Amino acid sequence: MHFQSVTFDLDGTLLDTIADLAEGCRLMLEEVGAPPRSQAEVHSFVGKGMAVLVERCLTHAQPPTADQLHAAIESFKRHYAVINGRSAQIYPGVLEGLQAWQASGLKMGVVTNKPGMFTETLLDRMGMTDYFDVIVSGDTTAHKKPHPEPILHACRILGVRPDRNLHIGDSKNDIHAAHAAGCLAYAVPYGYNEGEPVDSADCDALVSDLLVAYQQALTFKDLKNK
Ligand SMILES: O=C(O)COP(=O)(O)O
Repeated sequence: MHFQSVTFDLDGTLLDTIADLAEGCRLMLEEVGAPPRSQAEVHSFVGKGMAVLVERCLTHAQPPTADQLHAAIESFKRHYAVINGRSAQIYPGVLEGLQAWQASGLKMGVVTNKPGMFTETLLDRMGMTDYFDVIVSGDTTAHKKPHPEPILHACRILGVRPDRNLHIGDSKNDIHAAHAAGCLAYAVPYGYNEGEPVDSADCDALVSDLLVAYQQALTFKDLKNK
């Protein structure tokens, strides 16, 4: 196979975490005395990390002040640390896909905008940590996706050239980060995309699940290097 490694987005690609995120937001908003948000609203707010999620929850006519935002982030962290993983579900095809990638000898990583304090606990609680050779969280590098730095950091740790890494995610944050890093990008249609669904024109392949992604990657031919 052309690829030597594959990196995965976490929320919305490997795991359906929306119920826990929405519950963390609900408890945070209640604690700081702000109006509630529906799960559908929280769904559209996920993608650029915890601070942006909290800020979007608090923003109505005006954004929160720096002090309000700080207090809300601290509240979210406290509540979500308890809830994280409680209702999370592994999407269909994920375990089958991970097993197929693993059996073919590829290195595997997670590149997520979720803070590290939540990523590792979540993967542990879901029994998935051992699949991955590297985990890059939203606070591992200075920049988050859609900046290429987190994916490039994963490639460096894996010892793989970016053009031999395939990144798979659910949003334009993933696709833009992957392409800016020089990787190929496949997208799944089922996750969280900030209200901007990805289509096949945005990415190198739109795949219904991670097992289909594996099958698609087997057929990939790098025409540039022929
Ligand atoms: O924390 C987020 O906003 C999204 O995390 P993700 O990069 O795993 O989708």
